[in-house]
Amino acid sequence: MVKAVVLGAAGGIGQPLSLLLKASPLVDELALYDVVNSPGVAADLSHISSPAKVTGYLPKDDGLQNTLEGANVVVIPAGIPRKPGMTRDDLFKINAGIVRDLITGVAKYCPKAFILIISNPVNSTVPIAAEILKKHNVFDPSRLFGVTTLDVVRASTFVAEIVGEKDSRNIVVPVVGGHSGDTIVPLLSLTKPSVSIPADKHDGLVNRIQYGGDEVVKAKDGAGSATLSMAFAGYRFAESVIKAVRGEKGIVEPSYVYLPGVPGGDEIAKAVGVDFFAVPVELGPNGVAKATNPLGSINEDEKKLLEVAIKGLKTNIDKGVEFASAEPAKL
Ligand SMILES: NC(=O)c1ccc[n+]([C@@H]2O[C@H](COP(=O)([O-])OP(=O)(O)OC[C@H]3O[C@@H](n4cnc5c(N)ncnc54)[C@H](O)[C@@H]3O)[C@@H](O)[C@H]2O)c1
Ligand SMILES: O=C(O)C[C@H](O)C(=O)O
Repeated sequence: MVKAVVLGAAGGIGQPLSLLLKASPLVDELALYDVVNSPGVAADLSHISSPAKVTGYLPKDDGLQNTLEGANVVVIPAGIPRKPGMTRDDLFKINAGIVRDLITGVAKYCPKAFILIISNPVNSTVPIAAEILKKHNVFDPSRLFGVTTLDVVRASTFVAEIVGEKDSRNIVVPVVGGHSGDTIVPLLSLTKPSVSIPADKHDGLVNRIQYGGDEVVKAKDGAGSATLSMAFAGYRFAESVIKAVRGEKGIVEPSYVYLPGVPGGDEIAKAVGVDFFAVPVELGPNGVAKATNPLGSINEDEKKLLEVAIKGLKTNIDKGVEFASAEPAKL
């Protein structure tokens, strides 16, 4: 029995992500929560002929509690998106409090659920979530994930375009670090199968992977950021978590996790000098089965990218931790 929840379900990501979850035969129950329109989205989806029973809640009448009770997987795309000229860090002011309050609900009503955080700035919202869960004595690092799948999806797509591979799913590029600009570190030298990127295209490709989000923000021209590609990526990650819980072996997805608390993560945390960091993670029935370390064989260019990323990450992580330590949750 799998109960999946989407918090922020009426939004640009929330709606298509809820559609994909409703269409999945792996989901038995789907609960949608938002401050607006979630009952409408739920009514619409409920006409689809697939197994999941769909419900939609608003904050009134204990909506968050009713949404979260019994949940196994909670996906969180709640919060405001960027407009042109903004960084993801500019979203902190509003989204930090939203994530804090929603995670407080998770801590109270479904503390064992797998938590998938999409809300930006992911580099800071995941540390906020960890701190709130710690405050409630329910933090299990193997169950808290910052969703960085879109960076990996973009890397596959952009590399495939350059090397002329028709199906970008055949190209796997490890992307490590965080989820914003130069904290995103694509390890092109470790692409599988190995690819040869023409020298004159290399730096542009790295930049496009790091700033792919800005490309969409600019194209949408004030109407938000990536939603459909994010719903695809968020669903891919949620599906992988659910498949691993159901016993499927060998599933590896990148994710931004609390390294010192997950198997295999301590050594990587020591090497990079930050506690929250995205690496390819092997998933199992209890979440992270093993964090894998791709950093041993990276080239000099990638080492330089990594140095820059770690600097930015430190600031973003500290900001999140400080916020969560200072602010009482509102529930
Ligand atoms: N991790 C990633 O790779 C990635 C990719 C794309 C977007 N994002 C982020 O995802 C977030 C959502 O983006 P979007 O385009 O869907 O935005 P959106 O504005 O279209 O949707 C956000 C939804 O959150 C809801 N919401 C606001 N406060 C809430 C609360 N307290 N409880 C429940 N719901 C609440 C809003 O009502 C809205 O429906 C943004 O922060 C964006 O930056 C992350
Ligand atoms: O760019 C954004 O603000 C949204 C998201 O993080 C993305 O990478 O598309």
